Amino acid sequence: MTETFQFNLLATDGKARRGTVSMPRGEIRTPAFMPVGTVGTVKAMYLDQVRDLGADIILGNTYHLMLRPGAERVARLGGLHELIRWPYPILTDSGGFQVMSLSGLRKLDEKGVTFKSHVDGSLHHMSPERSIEIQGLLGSDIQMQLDECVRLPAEPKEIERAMEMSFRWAERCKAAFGDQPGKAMFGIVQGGDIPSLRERSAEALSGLGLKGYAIGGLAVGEPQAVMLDMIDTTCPHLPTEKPRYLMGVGTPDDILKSVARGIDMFDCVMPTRSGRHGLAFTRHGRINIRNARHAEDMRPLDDQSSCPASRDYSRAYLHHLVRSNESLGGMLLTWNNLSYYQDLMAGIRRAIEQGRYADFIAETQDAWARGEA
Ligand SMILES: O=c1nc[nH]c2cc3[nH]c(NCCN4CCCCC4)nc3cc12
Repeated sequence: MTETFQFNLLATDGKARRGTVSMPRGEIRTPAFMPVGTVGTVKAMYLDQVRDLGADIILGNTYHLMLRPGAERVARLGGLHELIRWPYPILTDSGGFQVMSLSGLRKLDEKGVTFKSHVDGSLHHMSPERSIEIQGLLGSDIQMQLDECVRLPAEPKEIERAMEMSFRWAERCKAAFGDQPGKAMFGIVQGGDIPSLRERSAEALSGLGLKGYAIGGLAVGEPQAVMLDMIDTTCPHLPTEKPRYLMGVGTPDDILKSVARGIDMFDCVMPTRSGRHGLAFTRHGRINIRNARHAEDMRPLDDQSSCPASRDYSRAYLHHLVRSNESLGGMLLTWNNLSYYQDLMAGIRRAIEQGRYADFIAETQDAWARGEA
């Protein structure tokens, strides 16, 4: 592996890109899906299973880890990779989004965010500089700037204010991050559902010469068409030779369509969270295994899959486990879902290499629509 951070564009098919991100801790094949390991665990999975499914990188959350076990404590324990036994790349979100969605937010101003912990109610202040310091203490390989993500719908003035402050925070995070060759700090494009603000944000962040760029402020309740429009609006204003990461996205359909518009990296709790709630993602579309129709269905979720959870267990058994609220139910469905997501990404990468991505989209969506006999 390289001692630096290097994005290599290997092939394109329309706006879809096939590449690799080379880092000291490993190589990331893009387009990539990053399983979410919020508090240092991909819930209901062993990390060697996550790796075996094809994940090159996982995501951790600064907000959760700073509250528990604490950033300085993780550093004293040798850093996140050592603690959780994941030697490959880790990307950490910066905390702003989780503060807005999880904590009792007390104040947000130019200095940063002040909030009450959802764990024990303790008061915390996080500045852009402290967010980068925490991500450094965790040992994060790809660190995200602190930003303000505005929920949609929102007033244009509010979206503009948040976008402009997020840019100023990007400058401060860049200064705090300094020069760390084997690591990266990504900027986050904001601007809500307003094309002119998206363009301004992307152009300004591109001017900072960062190693990668995220598109934030989406997957916050807007229709898929709006999200896709904002991707179309933003990508032309980002450097082609840097990776693009769409935060919090998404369903398999979201991913197919976003790759077609130039996105390289994704993260979403969908496959893990919905697996724990009994939803299975398969080649044939979604299956809610809690539904009574599965109670005596002896077929597996997918007899063509290489994943034991998908190939070796009957729907009847999975139905029983989930209905009985047995841990094994969530474990097997999470295993199946992450396997499906990683197989989808592998299919996407192969189709782009072969110049047949449009056909791949059509074939995949047809299989979902057909369902199964
Ligand atoms: O603008 C953002 N900045 C920093 N982190 C983010 C994380 C995000 N996550 C999402 N959406 C998550 C959607 N997810 C879908 C499955 C169910 C739970 C919510 N948008 C985001 C925007 C941001």
